[in-house]
Amino acid sequence: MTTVLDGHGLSVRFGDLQVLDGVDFAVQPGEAVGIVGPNGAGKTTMLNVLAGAIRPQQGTVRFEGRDVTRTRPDQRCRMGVGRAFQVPRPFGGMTVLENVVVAASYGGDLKGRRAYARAADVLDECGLAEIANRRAESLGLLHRKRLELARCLATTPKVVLLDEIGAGLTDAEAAELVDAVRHIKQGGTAIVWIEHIVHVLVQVVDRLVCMDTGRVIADGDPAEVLKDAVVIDAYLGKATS
Ligand SMILES: Nc1ncnc2c1ncn2[C@@H]1O[C@H](COP(=O)(O)OP(=O)(O)OP(=O)(O)O)[C@@H](O)[C@H]1O
Repeated sequence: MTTVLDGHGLSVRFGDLQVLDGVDFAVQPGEAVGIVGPNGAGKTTMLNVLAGAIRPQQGTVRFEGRDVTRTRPDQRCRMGVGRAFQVPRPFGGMTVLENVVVAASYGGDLKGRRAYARAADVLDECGLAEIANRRAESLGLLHRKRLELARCLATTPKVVLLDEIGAGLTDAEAAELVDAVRHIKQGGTAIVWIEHIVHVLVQVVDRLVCMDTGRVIADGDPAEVLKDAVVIDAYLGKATS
């Protein structure tokens, strides 16, 4: 089984600030990995490096064994690296369906009817079919988050990178989101999910990674990681869950 996405020796520095310091990370096909850690630990930067939005000063990123360190984010997207952001920014002036068709066309490289068919499937999957013709800017937060997931899934990813998609949701809404992410996992897509709401995260992930000051300080079974004294000291004392 080929590792779907991995980074080796990733280092990123912004000026004097060492944000990633030789990080190794890998996700296997179908695996769901959660990433936690205090503010400023480097979690989003690592996701940016995996997605291609930031090029590391050192280290390599591979997708299905192929070196993509210098591959642009849009090219990685078409290869199968999907991404959903904390703050959804759908195209205003377009419907929910049109937003997802754009993702299927440009991110998923599907043409014409195939893009519409993919979009229709994804809208069903994400519980958005009934509001397919609503303008994206009229949606409430949960529906926006669902649309963000739908746009990501429309690209037919092999791995999805989720950055704090639960932020701002009520407990009931977060539970709905967990169902949606679980559904993605059941479809066989690998997941890398940064989330501060730890009790939400552990409902889905197979493995938990904790980062602090640009390094991985724990990596393993979620229950074990959450009991780790180093993790408690660096992060859980401050967790918002
Ligand atoms: N483009 C940038 N230029 C300069 N500094 C940056 C840049 N991007 C991130 N940083 C800094 O790098 C550090 C790590 O940021 P990053 O967003 O990766 O952390 P994080 O673990 O995702 O934090 P949070 O949980 O708050 O989202 C922070 O100190 C941040 O201010």
